[in-house]
Amino acid sequence: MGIVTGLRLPVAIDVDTTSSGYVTLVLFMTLIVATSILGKVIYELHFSPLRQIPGPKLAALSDLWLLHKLYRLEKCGTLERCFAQYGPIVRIGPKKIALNSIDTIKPIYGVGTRFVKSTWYETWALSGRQNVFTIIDPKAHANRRRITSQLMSHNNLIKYLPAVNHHIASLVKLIDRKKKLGEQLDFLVLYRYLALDILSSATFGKNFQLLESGQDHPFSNDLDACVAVLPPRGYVPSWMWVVVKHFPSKRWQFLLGGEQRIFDYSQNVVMEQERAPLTDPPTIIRKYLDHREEDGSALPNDIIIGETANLFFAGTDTTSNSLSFITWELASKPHIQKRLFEEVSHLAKDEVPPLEDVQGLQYLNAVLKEGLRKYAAAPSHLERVVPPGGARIDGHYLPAGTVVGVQIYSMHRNANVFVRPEEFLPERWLPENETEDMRRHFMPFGLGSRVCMGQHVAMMEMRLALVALVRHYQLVVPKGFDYSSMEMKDFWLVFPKGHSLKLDVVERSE
Ligand code: HEM
Repeated sequence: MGIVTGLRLPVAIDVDTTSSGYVTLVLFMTLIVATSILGKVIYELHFSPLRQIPGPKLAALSDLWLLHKLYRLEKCGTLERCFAQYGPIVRIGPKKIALNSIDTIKPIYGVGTRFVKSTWYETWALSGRQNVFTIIDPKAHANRRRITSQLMSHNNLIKYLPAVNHHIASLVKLIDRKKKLGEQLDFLVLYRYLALDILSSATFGKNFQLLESGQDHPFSNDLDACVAVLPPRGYVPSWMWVVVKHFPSKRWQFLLGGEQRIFDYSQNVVMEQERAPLTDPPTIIRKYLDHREEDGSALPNDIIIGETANLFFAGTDTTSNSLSFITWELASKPHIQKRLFEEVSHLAKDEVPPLEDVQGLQYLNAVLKEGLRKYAAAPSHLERVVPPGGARIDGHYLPAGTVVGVQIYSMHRNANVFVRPEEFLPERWLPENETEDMRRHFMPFGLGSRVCMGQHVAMMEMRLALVALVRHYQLVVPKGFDYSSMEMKDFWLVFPKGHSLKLDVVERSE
């Protein structure tokens, strides 16, 4: 067997390129890979500081376990089953822990906590421009949050109420039009139009007119593209993403391009707004443009673009999917719909009622809360990182850098707090039934210093839309409806398995 000097490596090593030489090389490489895998298995299961924490063995070995559940659109349900099997603290990755214990909320999410968001959030930053949702550093976040919170305050929001009312009236007109034409009503689509028309008018000063035209806008397709790409990008190991992102499929490459198209569109609007006359109320972009930091400097345009795009990411499907699931519950449970109608029947039918008149409606609020409990739009384990020095959580020591998260989905399904948690029972939220424990476990908008900034917008939109809908129509589940299509799936946000909600409506007579 001759030794052939083949490939010349920087260090002078003679490589045997005969077939038996290749076999030896392959065996050698296999041995190295097998030894590393074995080493990893032994380390994660027997030596890792997290080895005592129960959970699926595969999860302890690789983040691919969690990724697989995400791709099967059943991460929340899987973690819920893990809690039932292993208890309130479960290891869901080599360095990841999911929690289902109310006592862990305050130390992890409470105001002033040292647990910061995980780097997963950064992947939501539009083309790398970090925004109030994605910024990790607490000081930088507090500064950015201050700017956006002025825009999202109740006093500022009511200035946009006439526009919201206009869009809700357009929703009713579109339903009437479609009904006359005998077209199917897909409430998932209709509510998405509503959310986008409201956001586009308030943010860009450009009504996308989806409800007027009954048609999609390229921006909404690009939002879909981002929602398909960004959450997994945060879970896939970076080396794998480099490969995945070059996958040669036209559809995939189109989805990847959504981020840049949203950036370009928003950039044009920012440039237009710089020159446009001031409106009353000013657009949200204009408010960002006019903002001055303490040192007198303006926000760079790309930061403004990132912030406004984030409002669309955070405020579109969250609100429209929540409304869809609630509408589904009303349609499929006529006794709940009837009780809600009785509460709102005194309100004028042909005009959207003043906000004050709907805010205090007890049954409406109970329906909304129950919808947000059962179908919390972002019900995931909200990832935070254990600070330097480590932390003791639920009796376990967790080293610095461990990623921990309380799963909202499971908090909302605690059977000791919410009796028959899988049932939609608005009555549980009526003042005579609601308990302090329920309030503590109810967290559809997140918690603490990172709590949702759009909750007042979302509540305003959902209240007014539901009142208008129930006031005008009786919602009916069509014959032959596939009930399984409404099974809840999750991919960071929740949505119905069938990706649609096609209902009939019967116009109310007076
Ligand atoms: C039913 C509707 C909504 C639900 C259930 C919801 C839920 C949430 C949740 C759970 C978080 C916290 C995420 C975390 O801590 O990891 C969050 C954050 C946020 N949401 Fe919402 N959201 C809704 C609507 C909206 C709307 C309409 C907007 C704006 C137009 C909005 C803007 C934001 C922003 C800016 C943050 C980041 C806050 C921060 O990190 O400081 N959301 N939302």
